[in-house]
Amino acid sequence: FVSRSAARLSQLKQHFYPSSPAILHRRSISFTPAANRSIATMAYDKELEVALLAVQRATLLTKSVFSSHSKGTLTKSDASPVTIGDFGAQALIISSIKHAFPEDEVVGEEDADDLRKDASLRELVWGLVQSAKLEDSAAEDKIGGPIPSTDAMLDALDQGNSAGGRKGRIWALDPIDGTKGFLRGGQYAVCLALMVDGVPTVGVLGCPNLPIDDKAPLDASIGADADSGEGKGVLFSAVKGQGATSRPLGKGALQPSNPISMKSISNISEATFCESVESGHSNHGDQAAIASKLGITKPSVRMDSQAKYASIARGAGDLYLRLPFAKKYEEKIWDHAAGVVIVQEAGGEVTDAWGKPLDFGIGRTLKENNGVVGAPKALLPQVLEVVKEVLSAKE
Ligand SMILES: Nc1ncnc2c1ncn2[C@@H]1O[C@H](COP(=O)(O)OS(=O)(=O)O)[C@@H](OP(=O)(O)O)[C@H]1O
Ligand SMILES: [Mg+2]
Ligand SMILES: [Mg+2]
Ligand SMILES: [Mg+2]
Repeated sequence: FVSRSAARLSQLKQHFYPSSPAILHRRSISFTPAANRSIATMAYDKELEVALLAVQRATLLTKSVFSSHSKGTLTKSDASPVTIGDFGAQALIISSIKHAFPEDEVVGEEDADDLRKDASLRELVWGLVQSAKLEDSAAEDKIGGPIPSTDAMLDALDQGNSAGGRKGRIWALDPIDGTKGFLRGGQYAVCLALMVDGVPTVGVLGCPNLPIDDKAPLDASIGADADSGEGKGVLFSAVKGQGATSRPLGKGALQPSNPISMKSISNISEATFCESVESGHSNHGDQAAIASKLGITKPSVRMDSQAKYASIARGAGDLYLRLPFAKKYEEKIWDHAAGVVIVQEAGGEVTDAWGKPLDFGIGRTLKENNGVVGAPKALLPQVLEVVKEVLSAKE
């Protein structure tokens, strides 16, 4: 039977392409439809679309919380704030992921414990979740439409409980990164990344308070009182091997995207570096010492959240410095995964303060790393040399 089929195939080829062997070879590709399919569809295109729409819908929810009277703020056991915006955004995004990819796991920052205990808080979040809807029904359908009930909302929130790991597909989700920035009207980001075998592979950041214009200069006012008015609101994204993009944050179907890349600076002394607003989250003193050793004279740009990664990826800033205070603080994977793949795909690299690659495959935290440094690929060795000098001098 096999040799008969082979003979029949050869007859067919002869019939359709009797003359040139070159043409025969080229056209024979059409006998392998699987190969053609992989040319037509890019890897992870469904994951990217679902992540973009899910982050867009959740970002709209957070904006609605910001403009409402009460943000339902609670203080968590580590003394950090969480709001009804964080809970609502996490529930919506996990329900979108589980609709499209039911087998995938999620490492999410929040859980439903507080909402299960407090009926009025639960009702507030449920109201938000119900009214967060994309204005395009096809887009809304792709992320599963509305969450059907409060129980489904609580279950979705609790499905962010993956332990993480090095095998398979795991999403890292920070429903509001920079909650303090969110509360004070500064920068914050809705952050989602798909990790495949422990490697951030698809990343999306929703930054409602960053300027749409990739060329807009970064100034000190970016971190404070960045009202979400006209000309603001961006979705950044990247897929490993496919580059990074930005697009305006819309309310329905996805807007067209633009490619982004890091700025090429020839001399490190011209760099602008971005750091946290909160002085408890990174060591402003060490960062100033590093900048000065690099000959940097421009003041740092302080802003909350992964908006810093987005800003260096689009060339508005150049360096991300997050020097640790204490070796014992373990950075959370959801605070970095999306930003890291976006920076890498824009021509940058991110390591820890000692130059070690960030290891996203060992659980919910980057426990084998200490501090974070991001820079254009060509400049990273020079930056790391100075970072190590400053850190070693303290040991
Ligand atoms: N001690 C310490 N060291 C380092 N990082 C910490 C620390 N405490 C908290 N966090 C995490 O910081 C996240 C906020 O992001 P940034 O630090 O980049 O922004 S900023 O400090 O608010 O300016 C913040 O994320 P969200 O909780 O999502 O806002 C925290 O996960
Ligand atoms: Mg938090
Ligand atoms: Mg965070
Ligand atoms: Mg958060």
